[in-house]
Amino acid sequence: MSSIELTTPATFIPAPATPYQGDIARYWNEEARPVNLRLGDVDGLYHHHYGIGDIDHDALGDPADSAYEKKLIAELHRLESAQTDVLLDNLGTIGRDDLLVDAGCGRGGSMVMAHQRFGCKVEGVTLSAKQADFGNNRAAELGIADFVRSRVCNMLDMPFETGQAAASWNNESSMYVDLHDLMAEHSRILAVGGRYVTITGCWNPRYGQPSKWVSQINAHFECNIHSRREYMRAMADNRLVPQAVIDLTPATLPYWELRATSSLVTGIEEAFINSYRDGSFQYVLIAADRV
Ligand SMILES: C[S@@+](CC[C@H](N)C(=O)[O-])C[C@H]1O[C@@H](n2cnc3c(N)ncnc32)[C@H](O)[C@@H]1O
Ligand SMILES: CC(C)=CCC/C(C)=C/COP(=O)(O)OP(=O)(O)O
Ligand SMILES: [Mg+2]
Repeated sequence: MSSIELTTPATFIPAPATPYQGDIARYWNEEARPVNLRLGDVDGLYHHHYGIGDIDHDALGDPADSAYEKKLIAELHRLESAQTDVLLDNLGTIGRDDLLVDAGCGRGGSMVMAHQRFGCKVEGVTLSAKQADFGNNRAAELGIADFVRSRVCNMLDMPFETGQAAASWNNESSMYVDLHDLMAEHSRILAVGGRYVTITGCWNPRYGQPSKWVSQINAHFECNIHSRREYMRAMADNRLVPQAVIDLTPATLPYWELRATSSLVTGIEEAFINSYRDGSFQYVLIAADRV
């Protein structure tokens, strides 16, 4: 099997496409929240997304126990990796010779899991040089640098040929870009018959407009959460036909309720919990066929 061709050196850092992207690059270059690093330290998979699934209360044990906090961190991390597993479950059949693309790849945890499951190459793009270096260092430590590579690059202008990718995804990264531009770029890089998957938080058109909690999340992360309707429209306009739309809101609430009790809270927990509960915000997976 051939290794990734280094046509663009991983160290090349392009100028940000817009001042906003410069701000986002800076945000992620400076990010070092314990809620992300301590969870990643559990097994070396570093995520910047949230968790899904039921809490394993037996594994957590007694809150009065001195080992409880460590168990809580491991449990939150297990739920975040379970989220990636569900995303990967929706990629369809992937072979060892296929190329997968992680758009907005963070520190690369999902990319490592994808390679471990499918044995194929996984290319990621992030605006943050620190994240790309982190992901590439982890891949080197794991001996999979020939298969898993992160680059500093705008996901609206990715360094892949037309039709090159068997599947691509955004895991909690689509709220930083215009959705029509994003879906057009995924549609370009995907082979006909390929699969696009996003897991995202979106505001619910049935609520009316973005709630104050959604506005609080936007301000906290400097992002721009889209509505569920916008996702459908942007996909439909770009030859991406939804194959599955899964409302993960009930599955992510236990993660947030558990996280709110931990010492690693960041202050955004209340906004997620309240907006999921009042129906103004939804956590969804959308898998679409490139037709
Ligand atoms: C919340 S993190 C998600 C990281 C990763 N997908 C995960 O699940 O761990 C958002 C990511 O989107 C990336 N991002 C935001 N806008 C981007 C853009 N225009 N091009 C490439 N990456 C972008 C950020 O650099 C960051 O890595
Ligand atoms: C679902 C939505 C709206 C997500 C917004 C994007 C985002 C910042 C995700 C989590 O990143 P993180 O893991 O760095 O955040 P935290 O530090 O809160 O765990
Ligand atoms: Mg996190």
